[in-house]
This record gives sequence, structure tokens and C-alpha cells, in this order.
Amino acid sequence: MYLVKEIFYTLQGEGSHAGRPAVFCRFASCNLWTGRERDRHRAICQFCDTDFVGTDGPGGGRFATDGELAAAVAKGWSGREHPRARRYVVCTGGEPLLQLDAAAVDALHAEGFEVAIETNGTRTAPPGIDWVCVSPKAGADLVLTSGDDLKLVYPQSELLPGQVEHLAFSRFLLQPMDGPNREANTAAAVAYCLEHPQWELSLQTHKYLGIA
Ligand SMILES: C[S@@+](CC[C@H](N)C(=O)[O-])C[C@H]1O[C@@H](n2cnc3c(N)ncnc32)[C@H](O)[C@@H]1O
Ligand SMILES: Nc1nc2[nH]cc(C(=O)O)c2c(=O)[nH]1
Ligand code: SF4
Ligand SMILES: [Mg+2]
Repeated sequence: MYLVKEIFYTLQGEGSHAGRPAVFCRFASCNLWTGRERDRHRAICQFCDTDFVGTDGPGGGRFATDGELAAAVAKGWSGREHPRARRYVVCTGGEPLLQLDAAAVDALHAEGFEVAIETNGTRTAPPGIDWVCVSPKAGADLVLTSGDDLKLVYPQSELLPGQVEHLAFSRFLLQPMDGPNREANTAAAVAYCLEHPQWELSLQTHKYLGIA
């Protein structure tokens, strides 16, 4: 059984694939926060910008098999078919690696999707995922230490860029922490990248555009 909060079609807003049309499959639940506001102050991850509780969002639900999950994702794709544009799904959450397994990845491939994931990196990934973005969190043990994008939400006082910059990722991105200090955090991230050119800026462009 796969529990999914919502499935929606939009542009990837963040990271190396920003601007690419994708189906987002947001899995319910996370291991670093219950998702309840009353628990936020004692969560390991306290800055989360997402509602991932339950299965009641658009396109969400309880999918009994990998095939049903993949069919629901395929239903979410509303782009035209084109030989140069593979269907793209971003598995996120919540924490997708609490649920995404090899069978689900295979089923998504069978529906013609290239499969990406956004994960906090605290769980190992099943084989076959085409693009891996890890966003490490202060206070959470990192087990996924290689991948495509390492996208660090910045600043986190207990997790400095220098602590993860040796890991085996293709790109190192700083994403300003959204919240009451977004403007100051953005300025600080810009300054950090200018001084440390291994790091590049990732903006949450969907929020500036006012799209999902
Ligand atoms: C909601 S998380 C879901 C995936 C996974 N649990 C994770 O943390 O990577 C999706 C992305 O949003 C980022 N994010 C969450 N809250 C944020 C915030 N307040 N400001 C900027 N990025 C944030 C996460 O770090 C992650 O890269
Ligand atoms: N447009 C858009 N892009 C995104 N990239 C990662 C997201 C996420 O919540 O994981 C996200 C999201 O929620 N919306
Ligand atoms: S790990 Fe990801 S989903 Fe979980 S609380 Fe943090 S940002 Fe939100
Ligand atoms: Mg988001």
C-alpha cells in the first residue's frame, strides 16, 4: 500500500531541473516531523514548507499496488507526447523513501516515466531512480551520500555547507530557507555562493511564479 497526499502536474521549481514539466507525487508522512503544527517546535526538521499529512489532496489516495500508483501518476501527466520530451515524475513528500520501492520505480518506468526523487537522505534508495536530489537536515543522520543534486536549505546553524561539500554529488546547491527570514536568507545564500563557487543558488521559482 502506498499512501499519497497529492499528485499534480507543474514545473519543477527547484534545483538543476527547474523549469522542467513534471508530475509531482507527494508521498504522505515523514520521519523528521509528524506534519502537525503543534509538534513543529520539537521536530528534527522544523522549517518544512509542506503539508504532507493524509491522502486527501488532489489526486491523492491509497494505492494498493505499484501498478495502481503508477497509473495514478500517469493520469496526472497532461503534457503532449514528443520524442524529445520523456515523461517526468518527481517523487517527493513527506519523505518518499519511506515508501518508494523498486517495484514502484519499475512500474513508473513501465508507464514511460523518467523517475526523480527529492529526499532528506536518511534512508537508502531502491535501484533504478534516474535522478536523485538529497537535501540533508541538521540533526538527521545522512545515509545517501551520493547522487545528482545536493540541495542544502540555508542557513542551518548546525549543518554548514563545509560539512557536506566533500560528498559525491554532481552539483552543490544552496536553497534559501523560506519563512519569515526568506529575504535575509536569500542574501546570505547569494553571498555564500559568491565566496564559495562550488556552491550554486537554487531558488524556489514556483513560489515567485505563484504556481504549485
Ligand atoms: C518538502 S521536502 C520533501 C522531500 C524530502 N523530505 C526532503 O526534505 O528533501 C522538498 C524540498 O523542499 C525543501 N524545503 C522544505 N522546507 C523548505 C523551506 N522552508 N525553505 C526552503 N526549502 C525547503 C526540502 O529541503 C526539500 O529539498
Ligand atoms: N513546483 C514545485 N517544485 C518543487 N520541487 C520540489 C518540490 C517539493 O515539494 O519537493 C516542489 C514543489 O512543491 N513544487
Ligand atoms: S524532511 Fe522534508 S518533508 Fe520532512 S519535515 Fe523536513 S522538509 Fe518536510
Ligand atoms: Mg515544495
